[in-house]
Amino acid sequence: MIIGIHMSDKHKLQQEMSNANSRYSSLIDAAFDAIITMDGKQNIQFFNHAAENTFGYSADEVIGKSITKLMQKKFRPNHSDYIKQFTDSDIQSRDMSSRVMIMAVKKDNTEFPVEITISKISVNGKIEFTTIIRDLSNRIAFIEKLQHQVNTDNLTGLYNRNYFNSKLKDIYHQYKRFGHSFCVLMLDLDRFKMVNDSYGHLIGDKVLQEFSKKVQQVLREVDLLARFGGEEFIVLLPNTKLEAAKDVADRIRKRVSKQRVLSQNHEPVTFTVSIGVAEIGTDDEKESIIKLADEALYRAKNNGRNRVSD
Ligand SMILES: Nc1nc2c(ncn2[C@@H]2O[C@H](COP(=O)(O)OP(=O)(O)OP(=O)(O)O)[C@@H](O)[C@H]2O)c(=O)[nH]1
Repeated sequence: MIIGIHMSDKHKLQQEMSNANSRYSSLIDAAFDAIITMDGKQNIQFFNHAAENTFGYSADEVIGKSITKLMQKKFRPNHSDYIKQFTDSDIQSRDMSSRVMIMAVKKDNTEFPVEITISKISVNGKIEFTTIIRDLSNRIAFIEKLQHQVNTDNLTGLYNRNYFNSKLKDIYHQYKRFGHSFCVLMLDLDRFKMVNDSYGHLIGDKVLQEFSKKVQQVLREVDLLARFGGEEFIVLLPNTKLEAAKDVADRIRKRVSKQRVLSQNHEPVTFTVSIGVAEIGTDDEKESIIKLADEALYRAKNNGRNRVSD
């Protein structure tokens, strides 16, 4: 009778262990993240389905091989030291990607950003490690897409006012530190309302797009062209003095006046731009350069449009 109870308890225990194992296996198999276990020598012992999908290796190809196979080369030399330090510490688990962006390597050698958590356990007196590796490619691509949307204008593809202001802040900072002068051009298409009224909004949009391309062609790579709003644009010219900025503005003005866009009836639509130029002055706050360029633009408009004024 006593033996009977004992046997049924043992059976129950075995059943519970088997259930726990099944639950554990199904969790690991269904996990979205790569789960890899390693022995004390950093050789892979277990590689779940997500790890196979993420890295492109089958479990058979990597079991018994070093985990460093999955790392970008520059992380390999320090890996042993890192693991030793982690092994000796009191910490049970650690986020390895809290300070630097870690890049992992797939079987086909493509590199991708990951987030890694490592934890240690003692199995039969020996240390083992479990790492959970999350592929961040989609998340980073999504963030980049959002950043792009936040910083750019849909119609022209140019940077927007928001981005311009952040760059102005940077360049103003450099000016204060190193004294490198810079200029701002404020550009406004002339009588643009007439373009819209005569040819329609779509042709107006086409003019804004063509205009943006032509201005961009005149500028250097370091210059920044942004759509400030409506038919108003702004250019940041780093390391530039007033006279040089006026030359750039005049080249833009001439280039734009030669441009044609075809109307819906295939008539050539011409357009011109007025430009105000300002250079940062010793006592200026960063916002005042925009105000100065705006005042110069106002003079260019008042003097008859299609001209540059400082
Ligand atoms: N097609 C189109 N038109 C726009 C857009 N943004 C602003 N506009 C138009 O730009 C015109 C600007 O007109 P105004 O501010 O009166 O200036 P203007 O006719 O260019 O005259 P001046 O600046 O004095 O030379 C308005 O008709 C706006 O509707 C846009 O994204 N697309």
